[in-house]
Amino acid sequence: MYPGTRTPPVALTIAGSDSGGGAGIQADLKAFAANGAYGTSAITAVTAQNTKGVLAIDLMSPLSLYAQIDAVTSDFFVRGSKTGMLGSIELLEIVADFARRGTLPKLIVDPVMIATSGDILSPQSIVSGYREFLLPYAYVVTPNIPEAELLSEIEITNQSEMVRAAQLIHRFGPKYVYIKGGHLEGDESIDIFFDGQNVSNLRTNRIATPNTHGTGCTFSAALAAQIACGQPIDQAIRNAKIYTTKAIMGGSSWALGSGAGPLDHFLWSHPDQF
Ligand SMILES: Nc1ncnc2c1ncn2[C@@H]1O[C@H](COP(=O)(O)OP(=O)(O)OP(=O)(O)O)[C@@H](O)[C@H]1O
Ligand SMILES: Cc1ncc(COP(=O)(O)O)c(N)n1
Repeated sequence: MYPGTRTPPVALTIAGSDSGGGAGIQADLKAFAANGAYGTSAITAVTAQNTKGVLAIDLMSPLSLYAQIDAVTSDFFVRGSKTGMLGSIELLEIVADFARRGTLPKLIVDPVMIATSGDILSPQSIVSGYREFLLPYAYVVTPNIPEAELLSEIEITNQSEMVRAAQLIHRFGPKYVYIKGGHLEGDESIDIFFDGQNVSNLRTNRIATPNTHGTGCTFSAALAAQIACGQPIDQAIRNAKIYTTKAIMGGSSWALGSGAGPLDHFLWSHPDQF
């Protein structure tokens, strides 16, 4: 948690709005705050969404996205940044342009393509855009299993295939690859971290709950905030994984909406641990 007396570090999220508040910009800003960073945002798309699915998507114009990122980065000292839903190759290229110019430090790329509900958030053609334009400037790329399959072009059914995919994705240029294992089956939820040489895994017991809407957004935002706060990468990934697990646990018995509910971002269910 941020100690409170000094100016907080600034984090920026470039992502879509989720009207249900569980994923996207809304999850990111909550995770930033809970992890001690002052949150700023650039909105790529406005989605009409709830716990059951995505009902409508309205993409922002490239000019609007450019102006939002420019407004934030020309005034604030951004210490950590992340991307979520980008929605189109045109919007991805705007972000890549800022990244290429070094304006998005320690950029976490969460290559959001399909929502938990199965709804498509970015066309599949965006995969080549990630590979070619954005991953070369990523500090960490954080795909889930289906996204890692698309980026690596291999099928992933177990941990050794996760490692192989991480190695293949690393070739596109990110400094680190973190594959989230929430979509694999088993008693544990195991993520893989590849630093270009060594592989480590981060494991927690799998929490039995339907409320997993926004887990990936929450993890990548927590990671961006941890990095903005100055944590070295090894500590930042551990803190983000622990925070996300607590947030899933906290929201596991909540009944917000009738579908996949959101997480307990401020750990209200664990007052003693926060
Ligand atoms: N049921 C669960 N119990 C414990 N940890 C989980 C569970 N589901 C996901 N996680 C963890 O949450 C993080 C996000 O993983 P996940 O694979 O769900 O990402 P994602 O698919 O991008 O999320 P999203 O639901 O936002 O699309 C990872 O650290 C993963 O291990
Ligand atoms: C705007 C936006 N961004 C990201 C997600 C992914 O989150 P999830 O896979 O949990 O639905 C989403 N549903 N909506």
